[in-house]
Amino acid sequence: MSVNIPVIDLQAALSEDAPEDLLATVRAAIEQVGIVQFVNHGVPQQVIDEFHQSVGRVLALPRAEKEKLASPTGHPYRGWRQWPDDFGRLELERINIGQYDSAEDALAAGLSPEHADLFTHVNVWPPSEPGLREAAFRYRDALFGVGRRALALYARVLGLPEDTFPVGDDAYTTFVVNDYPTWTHTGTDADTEKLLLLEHADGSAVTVLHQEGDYAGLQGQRPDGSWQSVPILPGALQVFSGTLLANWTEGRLRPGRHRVVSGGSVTRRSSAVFINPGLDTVVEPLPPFADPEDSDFEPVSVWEQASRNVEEYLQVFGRPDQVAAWRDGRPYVAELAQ
Ligand SMILES: O=C(O)CCC(=O)C(=O)O
Ligand SMILES: [Fe+2]
Repeated sequence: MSVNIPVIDLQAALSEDAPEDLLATVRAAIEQVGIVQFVNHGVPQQVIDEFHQSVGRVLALPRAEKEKLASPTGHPYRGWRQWPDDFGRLELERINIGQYDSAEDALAAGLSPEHADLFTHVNVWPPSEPGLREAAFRYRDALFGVGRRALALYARVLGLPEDTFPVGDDAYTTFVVNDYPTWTHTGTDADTEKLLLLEHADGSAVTVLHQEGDYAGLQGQRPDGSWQSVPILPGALQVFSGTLLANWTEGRLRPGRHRVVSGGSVTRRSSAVFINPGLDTVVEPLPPFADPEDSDFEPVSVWEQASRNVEEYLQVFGRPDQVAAWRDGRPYVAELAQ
């Protein structure tokens, strides 16, 4: 069977009389590619649109205004940030939103003081867009619900109880908006071959993504290594399996490897909610999948992964002035070439 990234009606697939061939299509996709597009997923279009319109107004602000939305402590996963390439050309602009606005909010939500410390790096909300916070959290929560239903479906297509993958109300989530610029610089023969986001698999259990724009810049990798574009279907949500899901299933479910290529003269936006089990969880192969004699998977502590990710990111990608800003706990705004 040729493997594709299928478009699946989530409600139909979760219904009691879901056709076997629909379930088989999901099973093939998650075993071989790790990416599924869902329609009829239950998230009202209005929730999606209100969030995108609001965040779109923020991204359209003058750069001098957006600079004020950089993380006050230089945290790479909070607030507004631009990513230049090695030549100072803008590749990606991001708005990162933490699960809680502050350590106080995290404590109030029941996190331990140690875990709440992650949120001493506060969220930054633009004063000119007072509705963004509520629209963003409503949208994030709706996408989280889709991620949980996708996990229930994945368990079902494997013949297992729907609560097999333990992502509960204590889940740890992160949330990002990616805005990709046009890419019309000379020097590459094909603009569309400029990679704006390098090939990777997410470190989550699952990631729920939404893409806006006119070109299919997102690509998923097939088992033979080739790349397939993920077409933009208005209103659809994409679910990527992450490395934690691969670990839980002892590799039976493949993490969805993906990347983003430029559309040349067209901008593109995506938003992603990364879903992990609770910070107390240690992820290791679950009994239905585990091979205790010979496991290829080391246990992963969600807390260690979450608390190390800034250092690990900066070690690989950090620019010297960015690392310095983080060490000093002050905002970082990347220099762009003129
Ligand atoms: O922009 C996209 O479609 C993908 C974004 C992504 O892979 C990520 O933020 O991890
Ligand atoms: Fe990703």
